[in-house]
Amino acid sequence: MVFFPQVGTNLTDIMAHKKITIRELGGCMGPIWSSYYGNCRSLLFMIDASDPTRLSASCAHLLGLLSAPPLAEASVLILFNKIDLPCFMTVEEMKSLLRLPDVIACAKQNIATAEISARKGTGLTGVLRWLQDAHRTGV
Ligand SMILES: Nc1nc2c(ncn2[C@@H]2O[C@H](COP(=O)(O)OP(=O)(O)OP(=O)(O)O)[C@@H](O)[C@H]2O)c(=O)[nH]1
Repeated sequence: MVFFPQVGTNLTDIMAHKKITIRELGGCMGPIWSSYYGNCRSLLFMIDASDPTRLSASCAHLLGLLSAPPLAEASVLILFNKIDLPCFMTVEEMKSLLRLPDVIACAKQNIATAEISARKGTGLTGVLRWLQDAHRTGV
């Protein structure tokens, strides 16, 4: 089966104590992500954990986001998605390849990580809890 990368942007409102609007931006839209940095309070950065061949592209995107001044105050959650699928590399190995401990230590933002399966729902309760915490204060 062939999948085409997401083009366009989806807005979804969720209720997590208060209304939080989530904007989904596809990976191939990287060149225009910066148009949406204003108003961004938290960042969910999704990595396809079933396809480590895309890790270096993900790493470049992530470093670009973390160094963007409008996102300096954002809370960041890095999601390793599709953990229900078999993969030749473990998530720990991917974190190591990404030098994630160093990235987290050097970043201005608070960064957490989670392993999820959007398809099976694994780990999504934790993501919701993280969103609630990230949006607990302020408007
Ligand atoms: N097995 C499995 N499939 C998933 C999961 N999440 C998404 N998919 C499927 O993967 C396919 C492609 O989805 P994504 O990789 O999210 O595609 P996309 O949003 O276009 O990706 P980008 O453009 O890179 O952002 C779809 O058929 C999804 O249903 C998951 O956790 N497990």
